[in-house]
Amino acid sequence: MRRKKKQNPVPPTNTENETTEIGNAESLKYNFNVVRVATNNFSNENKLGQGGFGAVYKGTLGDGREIAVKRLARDSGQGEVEFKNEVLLLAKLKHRNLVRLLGFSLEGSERLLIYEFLSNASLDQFIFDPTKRALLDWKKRYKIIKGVAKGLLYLHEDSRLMIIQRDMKAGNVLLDAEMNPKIADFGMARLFNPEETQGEASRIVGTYGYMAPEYAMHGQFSVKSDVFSFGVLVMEIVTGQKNQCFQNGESTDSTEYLLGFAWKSWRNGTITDIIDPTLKARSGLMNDIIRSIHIGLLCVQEDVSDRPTISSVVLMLNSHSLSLPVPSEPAFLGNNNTFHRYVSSLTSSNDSANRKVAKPTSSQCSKNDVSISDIVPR
Ligand SMILES: Nc1ncnc2c1ncn2[C@@H]1O[C@H](COP(=O)(O)OP(=O)(O)OP(=O)(O)O)[C@@H](O)[C@H]1O
Repeated sequence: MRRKKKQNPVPPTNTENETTEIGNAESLKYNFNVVRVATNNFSNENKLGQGGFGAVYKGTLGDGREIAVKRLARDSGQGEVEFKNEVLLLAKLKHRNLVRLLGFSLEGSERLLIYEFLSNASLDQFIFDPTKRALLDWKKRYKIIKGVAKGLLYLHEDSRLMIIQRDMKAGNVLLDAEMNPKIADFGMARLFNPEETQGEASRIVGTYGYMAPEYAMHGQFSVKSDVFSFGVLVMEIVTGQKNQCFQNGESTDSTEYLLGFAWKSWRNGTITDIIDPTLKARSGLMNDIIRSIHIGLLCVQEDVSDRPTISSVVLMLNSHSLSLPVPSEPAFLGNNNTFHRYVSSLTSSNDSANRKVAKPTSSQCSKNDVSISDIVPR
């Protein structure tokens, strides 16, 4: 039960503020044993998957409510009070396109994060699956694109804090029973890298194929690096292909990645070639689909200042009468193999173990890496 706020005739001192915050954090605390029972003792049958921060389990509480429990694998190095306060901050972020953080649980060195459970799992399990992909017609995919854009808009501009997601990808878009999209894994930087300075990552943690060049190569993250990743996501939703695994069918050595192929097709007037064939049947929607590719291409432009803000993206998606600028070349294109130099630099650098960015081989796509988000006070 939530505690009532104390009525204070005089403004509270800092200490009183902190006490109230900690008191509120306590209201988000789940009894560890309750969670253990809910997840059937963290059984394999209840395991939904393994992410970079630990395993995720499905749980059912005594009253029948379903939850997803992230069992943090690593010690974040944070004290208990700090951890609770961060959870409290994140739990205050509420938007229909964000996965709701319900609370936490602590027991010795065990730290659990409790989330709302989303029955349709993650978007990657649909769009990259040859059979399940057909379940997502254009109407559903467009709803997902618009929903993710709105969720990011809330994180970037409308919430009390400015939050940079830093690992926007199909695996971090979860779907509810009605296929409404919800962004997952935002705010993890606050829990794991609290010492990090604004805009400069102390550890580059993201997912190969989605990271903007300035973030991947120089650790610079911003709302525009999230916009870049969003652009990659849009391309993947429209084509049903992974950026990092895409081959244009000509050669296994091809350095042509989805973004490059999309941009060249755009320039050559053959853009319909890249659209997922299961979407092409209803050609009446072609204008919408092409407009989405256009917006995606604007998001992945190499020059950070050319990329739109997410609020412009939301406008573009909602207003079809709005004319769109011509996109310039996307990042990682060109004949000097920037893309490969960037991947090599990540895998050969001294702290590559911390970067968790894997170079894929032709037979194996990169593993999903740790998701990390960053929060900057407004
Ligand atoms: N709230 C949730 N409801 C339902 N399923 C979830 C929920 N959160 C996570 N999952 C599922 O649990 C699995 C692991 O999720 P998690 O976010 O930890 O890892 P990931 O996205 O695979 O990797 P990363 O750590 O790089 O983000 C995924 O398959 C995801 O679909």
